[in-house]
Amino acid sequence: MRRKLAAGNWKMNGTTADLAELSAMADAAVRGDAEVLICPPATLISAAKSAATEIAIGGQDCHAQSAGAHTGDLAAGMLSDAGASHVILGHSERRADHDEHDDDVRAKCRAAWDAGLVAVVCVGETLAEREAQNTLDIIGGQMAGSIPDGATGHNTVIAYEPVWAIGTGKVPTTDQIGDVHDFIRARLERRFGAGVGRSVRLLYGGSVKAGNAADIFAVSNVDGALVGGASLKAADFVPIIEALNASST
Ligand SMILES: O=C[C@H](O)COP(=O)(O)O
Repeated sequence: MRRKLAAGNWKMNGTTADLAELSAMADAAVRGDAEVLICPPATLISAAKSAATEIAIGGQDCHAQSAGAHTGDLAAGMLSDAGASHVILGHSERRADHDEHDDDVRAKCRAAWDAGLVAVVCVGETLAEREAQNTLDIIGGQMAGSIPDGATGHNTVIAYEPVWAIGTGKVPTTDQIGDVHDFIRARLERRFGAGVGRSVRLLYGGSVKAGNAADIFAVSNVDGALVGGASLKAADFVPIIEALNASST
């Protein structure tokens, strides 16, 4: 049985004042079975963990090496030391803004595991790739390239985030989400075996809101969501947590 996961990615948003939002999110986490994860900017990880111990806290990226002369970068062990238990890797914004490729993501994933972090590995197609009917090839390639051998349900979560759905208000149909999630599950089972393949949680991300969350959570092989904009405010994120809790029963 996979535990549902409501994950929020604050991206480059938030200062200490915004930690006040965590209190109601923590209350919602305690009310249900779903795990709640917030990935704030790294500057807030330590304070966020202290502010809401009921919520898991994560980073948004890490370096592939454990230390060294890499100005501005953060090692996975530093995120862990600050209170993080998870780290998002391979987000399409990192792939686009920082020219990250699958081999970079794979190396970061190993670094995250070495530091004891759960890697939340993002995959997703662009609109052009979907329109060219290449979605499953793209997802399969990203999975093969970004996820190292050794993935388990304990150390890895996969987030399917169609690039064209991020921050746009456009959401794939539930059939489209289901097709991709079923494909990801099948690929995991083929590569890692049925037991491991069935244990890895699969999140959908891209314009998840209170109004569409329940429909998305009813889709086959959707174990939760990776939420951007709607995770910044408790008023927006708590209903998503509650929709996920309702779907767990
Ligand atoms: O990591 C989160 C995703 O990029 C989704 O962002 P969004 O919910 O603002 O569309």
